[in-house]
Amino acid sequence: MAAVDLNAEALGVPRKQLMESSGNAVARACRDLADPGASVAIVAGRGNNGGDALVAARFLKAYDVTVHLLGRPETISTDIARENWDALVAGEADRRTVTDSVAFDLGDPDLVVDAMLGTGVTGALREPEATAARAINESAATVLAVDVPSGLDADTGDAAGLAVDADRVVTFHDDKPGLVDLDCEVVVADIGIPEAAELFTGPGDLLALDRDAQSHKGDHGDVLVVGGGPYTGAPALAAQSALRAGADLARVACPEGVAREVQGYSENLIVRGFSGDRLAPEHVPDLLDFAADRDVVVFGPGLGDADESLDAVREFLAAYDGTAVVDADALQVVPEVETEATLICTPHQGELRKMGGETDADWETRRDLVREFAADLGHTLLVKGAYDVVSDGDAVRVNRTGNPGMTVGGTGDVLAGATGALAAVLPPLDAAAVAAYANGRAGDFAAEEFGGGLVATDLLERLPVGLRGDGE
Ligand SMILES: NC(=O)C1=CN([C@@H]2O[C@H](COP(=O)(O)OP(=O)(O)OC[C@H]3O[C@@H](n4cnc5c(N)ncnc54)[C@H](O)[C@@H]3O)[C@@H](O)[C@H]2O)[C@@H](O)CC1
Ligand SMILES: [K+]
Repeated sequence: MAAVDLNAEALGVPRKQLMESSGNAVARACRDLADPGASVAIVAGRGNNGGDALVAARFLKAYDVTVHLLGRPETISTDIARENWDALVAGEADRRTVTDSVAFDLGDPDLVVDAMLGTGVTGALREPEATAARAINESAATVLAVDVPSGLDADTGDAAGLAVDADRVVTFHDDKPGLVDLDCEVVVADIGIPEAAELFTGPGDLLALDRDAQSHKGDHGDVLVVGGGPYTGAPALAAQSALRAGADLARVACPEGVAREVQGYSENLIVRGFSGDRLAPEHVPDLLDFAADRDVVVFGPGLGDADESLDAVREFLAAYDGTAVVDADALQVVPEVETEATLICTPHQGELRKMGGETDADWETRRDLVREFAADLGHTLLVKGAYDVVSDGDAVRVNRTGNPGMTVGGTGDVLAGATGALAAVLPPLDAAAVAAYANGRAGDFAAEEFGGGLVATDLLERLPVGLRGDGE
């Protein structure tokens, strides 16, 4: 949800507007549960869950409202919640601040609004929330919970300790897994989050990196690029891109005839040559052993389409059960190979057609075609275009960053390498969506300086900025 929120904000629907809609939904539920003139006790926490109920108070002027803020106003944790506390100064509600548990007196209200904690809860309720939850559960009042009954984990439905027993929950935007087994009424309120905030990639998608990268602390990925042969720049671009997208190690397996050339592009690469001048089936056993100790393999940059190289890709994928990004000439092999591997295919629309997929100039048509083809293939597709379309056969994301200057050769290799690095720390769909977003942003930053004259290497040092939300 945090990612969707941030994307909604980037689309011009700021969180404060979402909070206003949430608060309105809470007020509607109050009017449904209690008659005008009834006494309503709003028990508000210091986060946005509390903020929602502070908004609701402005829509309950016909009621006798008392707001219990659990903490001093200056400890309210977000601006939008604090502004809604400050907006209540003219007396719509009797405002009380509860600085310690013994001071908490719920009174005997007809209706309690539980707005202590929502999706931001961590662990068992601390004080004064725990005392307040006990008082709420012991009261004779009807209890309306905002978004999630306080104390409950929205994802799992578990409570680390005490949780509020609600008669009704009004939850926002879509139901939450942790609410499905609740034996009370759960109402999902639409709060006006634009569909676009979920469909289009945006700065919110970069939040996944903070969370996941931390959980893989010290293991940001060991990426192996298998390519080269006719071309040497492509595998070097992909490997350098993997490093710029956060991989700890980037290795290149290429024909020994070009190994020194590939190494020559950057001392940051670990280059390993195989015999001959192109990938062939005889290299596959050793490659499988080597790939087994890597996190992700990026297949294809500069590989060429010689039959023996495509046979080698076929044999490798048939035996590989790790994660691989498949790009360029290697793509045509994918539809005919049964594999246990988790693949992220990164075709442009011509390569998609060559794989047997269909495409269309209209991105909304393309969205459905790509989802269907990804489902048929059983792999994640990142179909490049003015709008990149990403799908795992179920969900679809569309990326709108990037510009026509990026048709220059090599940007696809940069994208493949970045996708490889991100696939080491994110699930395939997210890795592809974030890679498309960051690659396009890097290209947009490059176009600011070089216009249509940008070249693929310009994207490399701009990828890290493309991966940082603050890179606006
Ligand atoms: N798209 C969305 O998801 C939207 C969410 N909104 C609201 O925002 C809420 C999430 O807000 P926040 O992220 O600020 O988090 P919460 O308001 O759920 O809780 C965060 C606050 O509770 C405290 N806290 C956390 N665990 C605690 C514990 N065990 N005992 C005592 N205090 C504890 C934290 O210190 C923090 O001050 C949602 O539940 C929803 O009500 C709405 O404003 C509208 C948009
Ligand atoms: K709540």
